[in-house]
Amino acid sequence: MLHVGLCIAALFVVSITHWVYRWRNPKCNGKLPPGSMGLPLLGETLDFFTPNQTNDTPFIKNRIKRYGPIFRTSLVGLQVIVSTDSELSYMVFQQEGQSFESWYPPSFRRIFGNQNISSLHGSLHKYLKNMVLSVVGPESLKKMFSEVESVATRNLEVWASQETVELKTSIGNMVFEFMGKKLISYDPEKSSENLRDNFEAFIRGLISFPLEIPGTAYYKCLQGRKKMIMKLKNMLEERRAKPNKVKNDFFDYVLEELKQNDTMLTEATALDLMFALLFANFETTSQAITVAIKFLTHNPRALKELTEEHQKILRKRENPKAGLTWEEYKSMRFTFQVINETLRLASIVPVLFRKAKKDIKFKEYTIPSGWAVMVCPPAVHLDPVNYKDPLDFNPWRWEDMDLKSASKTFMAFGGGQRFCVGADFAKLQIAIFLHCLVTKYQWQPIKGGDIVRTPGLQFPNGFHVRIFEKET
Ligand code: HEM
Repeated sequence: MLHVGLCIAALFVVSITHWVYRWRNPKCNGKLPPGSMGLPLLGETLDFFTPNQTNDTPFIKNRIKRYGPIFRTSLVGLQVIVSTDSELSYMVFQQEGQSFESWYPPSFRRIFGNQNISSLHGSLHKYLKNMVLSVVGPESLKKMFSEVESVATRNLEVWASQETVELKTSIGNMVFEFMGKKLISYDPEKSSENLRDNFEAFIRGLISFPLEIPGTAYYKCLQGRKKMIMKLKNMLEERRAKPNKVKNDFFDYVLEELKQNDTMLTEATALDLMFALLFANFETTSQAITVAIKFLTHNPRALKELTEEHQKILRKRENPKAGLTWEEYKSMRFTFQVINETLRLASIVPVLFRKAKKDIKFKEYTIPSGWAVMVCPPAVHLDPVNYKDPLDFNPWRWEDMDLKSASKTFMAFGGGQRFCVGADFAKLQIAIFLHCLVTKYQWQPIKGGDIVRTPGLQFPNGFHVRIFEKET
């Protein structure tokens, strides 16, 4: 009996040892990039999510030092190849649908839904992209131009009448209100609940340890999604029962599309898309504007040159009270340099995921089929080989550089087929807001403004400023 017990115990120890060995040394038909798979199951997850206050995340920086720009790790139970190499990252984007495909961990998919645009491929992905372009494509941008300006003007007037304003929240409300109006004719003043509250913990929860326990950011995120999808579903039902006479928002467009016999759209896909768009604009654009103001606060020379560019636009106008024109917008060269530099340094989207569809050889390494690939734009943006003194905010570095939105060394909006479909809309909102701000107002930081990364960018204590009108 004792022998049997000893045999079982020995077998157990051997199996566990073998399993741990396999965990640490995954199979690969070639040379796996160097790195550590960390502790069994947990991998290096805790280290990855440790908050830090620097722009260049220590998790990534330390591993680049140890292993080089391409390494392996394990995060939330996944086998991951991390790419901080600009060539490999660019190749991953360009090979979308061939060697790699857009793929996000199950914890992301639970938040964004199984039908979210990033998880769909082929013709359905193309179809959804075109739907989004109907809202934020070049033609729509020209039409919504003056609306963006009047929303910014109105909000700044209110903030200037207040003692202090917390920028991240206030800018978030402004951006959410605008997108909510476009998509679902949402008016926070007429609505019984604030829909934006459902996105409260999103940036914290989305890139956090996916523990579904009350109190965690991930749990709050899931609750926010549930409430938001329910609300969108009810609103869609109400609109179906009582259609608008004149079609004027995305809901109308979706309902028309759902009526077509040959449509690829389903209600679930439409709801996931609306949810993603409300989030995409609200979180990213408001972060970008807030960080831009923070960088400008600490860079008086950049603020001066930006202000001069916008004052020049006003001086050139026949009617100084007329709104911005498309030509004026396109002429804002230094403003676009400020935007690129802000997005480079802040890297608002810190990681992008893909899956290897087959074994892929890159340099001396093999990325095994089925592994996740995590592209890290901040590592590319903060590599001194790509940008001199990369931690400095220096909009002038873009003077002789191409300001196009994607390249091997600039991937704030991703690249390839999955390049951010809202990039031009985001830039337009940032540029118009900066125009309204610097031509009429000054600001003084009061408290907060500290940035923490988990690795998503956050302002844990907000960014409180006093805004006041310039003396003329
Ligand atoms: C500063 C603001 C923004 C930043 C930094 C940003 C960043 C990104 C990045 C990096 C991606 C690529 C994701 C990937 O490759 O997996 C992406 C995709 C996307 N973005 Fe943005 N974004 C911004 C604003 C917006 C806005 C305003 C919208 C909506 C109107 C939007 C809608 C989308 C959509 C729908 C996708 C998915 C594209 C696809 O899978 O084909 N984004 N964004």
